[in-house]
Amino acid sequence: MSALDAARSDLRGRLLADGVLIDLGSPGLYGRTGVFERVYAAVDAAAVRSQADLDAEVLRFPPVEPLAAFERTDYIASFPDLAASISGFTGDDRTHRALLAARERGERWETFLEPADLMLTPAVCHPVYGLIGDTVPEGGRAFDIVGDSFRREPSLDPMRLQAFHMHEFVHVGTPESAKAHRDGRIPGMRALLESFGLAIDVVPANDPFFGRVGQMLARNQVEQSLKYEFVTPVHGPDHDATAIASANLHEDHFGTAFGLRTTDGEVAHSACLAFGLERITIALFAAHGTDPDRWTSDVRAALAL
Ligand SMILES: Nc1ncnc2c1ncn2[C@@H]1O[C@H](COP(=O)(O)OP(=O)(O)OP(=O)(O)O)[C@@H](O)[C@H]1O
Ligand SMILES: [Zn+2]
Repeated sequence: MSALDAARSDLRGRLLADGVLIDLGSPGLYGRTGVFERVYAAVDAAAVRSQADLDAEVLRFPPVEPLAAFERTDYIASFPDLAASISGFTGDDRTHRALLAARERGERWETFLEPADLMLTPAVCHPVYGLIGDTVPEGGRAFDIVGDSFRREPSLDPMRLQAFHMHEFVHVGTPESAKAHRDGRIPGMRALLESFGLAIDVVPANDPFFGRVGQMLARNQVEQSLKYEFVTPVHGPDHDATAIASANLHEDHFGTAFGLRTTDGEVAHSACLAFGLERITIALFAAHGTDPDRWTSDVRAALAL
């Protein structure tokens, strides 16, 4: 086992042993206990307070999205390995009997299910772009969106979950207003995370685009400084720090895909600030221990705990 894997396994072991998380028997899927929820709720509330001046429109969506909406984001072109779809049983009695016989033989029975035209939502802002209409008003629109994200990346690193939540503050507007949303809020996000007693670096980053073409997209994203991550050394100073939040400029990606225009007829641009709620919560347990009552008064005050 590499030193990094040992550090991951050590943190996971501590969170399970101290009753913060519950192992559900599949990598990256956990039950959560009261102490986890207490910190998680405090993190989310602090994130919301920090963006209150945005006066963002609050929207909430289910954890699944219609296939047609998913298609427009082009997610499957860039992240086929992370995507996941819902299937359901549509067969008759005979097919059901065949399914049960396969199950009896210890074979996979999910192959008897059919795609249900539903995808698990990988990024919580996806459903919003289809709801905006053709034209974004002067000044743009801001949205406050929190919800479930699913990414098929099983791991024993407790920072890498398959089902998690991000709280996003999205802006859709002109190229200038989208960039201002992203850049203008980075210092405040950093200060908030530092007020939690976490060591934070803000670094240019790329998404994990799939395949050879993906490597080019990733390079382009870094070179053009489209994505910044707020990273913290959760597994110790010897290992790469982990992203607990991000600030992304999508430029015209969603504007083009969803046909969004500004009042002057240009393609709208968008930007997202994303707080990774489980990751921030777990980074707090890693940095300060698993008993929040023993955290310093500064940290508890910043979280209103
Ligand atoms: N596997 C995971 N487990 C737990 N948290 C995660 C995982 N993947 C991402 N996150 C958290 O969600 C945050 C946002 O994810 P990411 O930067 O990929 O945003 P995004 O949704 O792709 O961005 P955008 O909405 O701008 O397209 C990350 O900074 C991280 O904190
Ligand atoms: Zn987003």
